[in-house]
Amino acid sequence: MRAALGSTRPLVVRTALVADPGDLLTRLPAAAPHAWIRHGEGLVAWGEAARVSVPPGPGRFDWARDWLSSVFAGAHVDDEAHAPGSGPVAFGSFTFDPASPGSVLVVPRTVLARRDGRAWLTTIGEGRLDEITAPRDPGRISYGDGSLTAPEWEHAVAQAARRIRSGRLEKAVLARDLTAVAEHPIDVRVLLSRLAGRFPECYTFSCAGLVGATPELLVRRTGETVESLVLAGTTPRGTGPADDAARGAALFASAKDRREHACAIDSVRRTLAPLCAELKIPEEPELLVLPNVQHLASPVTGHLSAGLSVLDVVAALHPTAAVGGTPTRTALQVIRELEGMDRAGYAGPVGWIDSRGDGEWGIALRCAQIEGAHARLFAGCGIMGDSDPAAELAEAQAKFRVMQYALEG
Ligand SMILES: C=C(O[C@H]1C=CC=C(C(=O)O)[C@@H]1O)C(=O)O
Repeated sequence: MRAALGSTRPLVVRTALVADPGDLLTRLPAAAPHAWIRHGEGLVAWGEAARVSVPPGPGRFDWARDWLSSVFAGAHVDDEAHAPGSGPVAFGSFTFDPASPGSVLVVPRTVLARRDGRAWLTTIGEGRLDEITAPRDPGRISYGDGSLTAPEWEHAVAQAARRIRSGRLEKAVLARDLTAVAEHPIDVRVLLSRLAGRFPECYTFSCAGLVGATPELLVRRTGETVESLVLAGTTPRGTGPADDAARGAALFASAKDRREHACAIDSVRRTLAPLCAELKIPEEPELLVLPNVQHLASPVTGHLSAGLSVLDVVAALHPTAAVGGTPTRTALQVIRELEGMDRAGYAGPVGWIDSRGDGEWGIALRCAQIEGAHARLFAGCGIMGDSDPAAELAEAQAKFRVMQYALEG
C-alpha cells in the first residue's frame, strides 16, 4: 500500500547546538506536547510541521514508512548536531490492533533534545519558543470501570487460563481499562513531570494524547546497533527491603513467570534473528525493580543488517508475546474475544524516528489516553495455564498505580 501524500511542501529544518536547557519537560508549552524522556535525556517537542493519521490495516507500517520517506526526503536540513534525534524527527503511536483506527505520525515544528551531555534545538520553518504557562494540577480525580469490572476481568482471566490448559495456546496477555474524570482539564505536562520524577528508569512518553512511563523498550536503533529490553513476569513491590528481596527471589524462581518470560524472549528472538548479523540474548533474565513492581527483564542487543530503519524493526516485532501471546494469532483472537474493548494505543508501539532511520520505540504500557478532563487507563498481565485470577488482578492494580500517581500526585 502506498501513502496518499496530499500536498506536502519540503520542510526547511535547522538543528542548532544550544546551552544545557535544564529539565526538558519544563520547556514544554501546554498545547499538544510530545515527549520521550529517560534519566533526563531524550526529546521534547511541540507544534506540527506535518501530521498524518495512518489508515488501519495490515499494511499500516509500510504506509507510514512511505509517508515518512516522502516528508523527510524532500527536506532541506542544516544540522549542527549530527546525532540520533537531530534533524527532522517524527513522533508516532500505533494502535495495538492493526484493524483499529488511531495510529498517528507527527513531525513537530520544534524539538529540544539532550543526549550524552549535548543539547540541541531543531526548528522547522518559523519554529519558535512558545510562551510557557504554569502547568495546572488536574484536581480531584474520580475513577470508573472501563469495559469490564474487576470480577468480570477475573472471570476472563480464568477463561483464558482454561483455554491455555486445553492446549489451544501457551500464553495470552489480558488487559483491562479504567476511566478517570478530573476536576479540571488534564495538563499533560503535569503527568509527564510526575512520571519522569518517579520513574526515571522508564521511558516517559507523550504522543497525540497517549501519555505514560513504560519500562519496556521495543527497539532502539543507533546506526547498525539495535537494542531491546524484553519484560514479562511481574510481582508487586513488597512492604520493605526484606519483603522485596523475598518477592524478587520468588519471581525469579517461579516456573510460571519464567515460562511467561521465555514466550516473550522467543518471539523477539524469532523476529530479530533474521534481521541481525549478530544477536545477543542473555541466558537468564535479570530483575528490574521499579517503584510499583518488579519484572523479569532481558536486555537484547544485535547488529542490524543494512537498510532497515527503526520503523522496519518495530513493524517486524509488534506484537511481541509481552503484550500479545503465544502463538500470536490465537492469542490475538482470545484477546479480542475476552477483553471486550479496543486497546487503542495501549500496548502498541510509541516513540520517535529521525531521517537516518534511528530512533527509540517503546511498548505503550503504564499509560492513559488523555482527552480534556478524561483519561482512559490501561493495564494488562501475561496469563498462563496456572494463572491465579486474583493475583493477576492485584498485578494489574499495581500497574494502574503508575498513571493513578501521575493524575493524583
Ligand atoms: C501488559 C503489561 O505488561 C507486560 C510487560 C511486562 C510484564 C508483563 C507481565 O508480567 O504480565 C506484561 O507482559 C502492562 O503493563 O500492561
